[in-house]
Amino acid sequence: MQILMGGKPVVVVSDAKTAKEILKTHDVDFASKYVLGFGLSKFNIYDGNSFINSQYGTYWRFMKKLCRTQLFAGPQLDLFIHIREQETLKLLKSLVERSREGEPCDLGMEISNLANNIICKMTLGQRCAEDPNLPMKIRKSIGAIMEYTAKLSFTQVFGPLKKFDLSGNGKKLISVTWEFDGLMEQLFKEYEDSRINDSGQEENDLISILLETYRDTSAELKITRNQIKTFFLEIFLAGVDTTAATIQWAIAELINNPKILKKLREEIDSEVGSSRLVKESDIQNLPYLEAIVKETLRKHPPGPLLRRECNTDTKINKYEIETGTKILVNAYAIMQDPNIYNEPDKFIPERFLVDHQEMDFYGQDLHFLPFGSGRRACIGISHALIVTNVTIASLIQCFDWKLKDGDKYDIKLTTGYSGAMALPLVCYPITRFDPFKE
Ligand code: HEM
Repeated sequence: MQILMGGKPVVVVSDAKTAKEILKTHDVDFASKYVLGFGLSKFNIYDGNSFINSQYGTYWRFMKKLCRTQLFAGPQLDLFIHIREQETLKLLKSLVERSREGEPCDLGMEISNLANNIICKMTLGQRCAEDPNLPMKIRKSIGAIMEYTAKLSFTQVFGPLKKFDLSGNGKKLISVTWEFDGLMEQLFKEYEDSRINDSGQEENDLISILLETYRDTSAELKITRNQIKTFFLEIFLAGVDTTAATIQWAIAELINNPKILKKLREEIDSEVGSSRLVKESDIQNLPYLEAIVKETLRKHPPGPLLRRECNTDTKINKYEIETGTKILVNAYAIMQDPNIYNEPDKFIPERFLVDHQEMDFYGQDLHFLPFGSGRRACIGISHALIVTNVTIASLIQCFDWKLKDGDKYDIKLTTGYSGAMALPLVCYPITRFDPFKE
């Protein structure tokens, strides 16, 4: 199918067979990104520095290798286990208190803070310990950038008048991005000063690795300060709300499906027992939890559209595809295909234990691709899965959940293409296992 977006033709792929041609067989020919710009670039002070939106070339390959071998490699993620544990305990503690006081909580907000704090501490390490308000400062700053980008994208579809920025959102976007830039420069300076003072403490956070790479005169590629700032921004944009949304949808579906919740709790109780909190090393022994996470991502993928641009003339299914052709792979439609998934609109985790056991999270089978597939697939899969699994397991192990309004969560989506929840997930936590009790 072909549609027009911003006046330009875009090919939309909604079947797994053609998706396989693009994301697997001809992966390298389609490894560039189709950028949904709507003319936003003149309001983007970091224009041309993106990793997520970069074309398939030297910069993307360099950063992808850095992500795979260092930034998001298994040993590096292992170093952050204490951060994930601390943040999970902080969330549970606040929920136990809420339960004691009989107060409801906006669970979505709590989970977003958890996802944000973890990524913030992984990226900025020591600086977060020195300034406990830093994660919230960063979240607010990035939130403002997201808000004006969304407002601007909306007004940009109105045609020629867009260049006058009548709404003023373009100017505001530039201003909030400069504020973010100032925050970044201050952090870079603190890092550089601490290097000069040499506190003797080895830094292993992600910003240190990036700044070391920036200084490394023998590196294969000289990355710039603006590329680091943009990468940092994009890690938050790509990693926080996606992870938080997956956890929220899973909890909402479990509240709406008490039999599934009960079965998961039985699995956790039988594997972990009733005297300690579930931990990361338990996850590999919780197959029903894994099936629930898969079913959540199938039904509510936070990245429903995969963007690609053809970077060489090629042929797919007998059709000639020209260089520069823009493609959207509709992962959502593929994961709703009734020929593959029986009753696709229902939440049935068992399907991943019986019919689709072989489907992994890495997009090998093109019928299940919540993290995309091929070269441009998500770089944060391992991190996202650890946080998602442990958080869902501990929320179900420690609490019963009662919605503030009604017995069932109303599964409505916001407008736009992110598949986010329209209504806040407000509920009462009722403690069943208190991990802080002596
Ligand atoms: C449940 C959580 C997440 C989901 C469902 C998700 C999903 C996705 C999807 C669908 C894509 C596009 C893949 C493609 O086009 O083939 C993507 C790309 C990306 N994701 Fe994630 N993501 C999640 C978490 C994260 C996290 C935690 C991080 C980093 C900390 C991250 C960083 C990225 C980056 C940098 C890209 C761009 C990769 C590239 O262009 O080469 N994501 N993600």
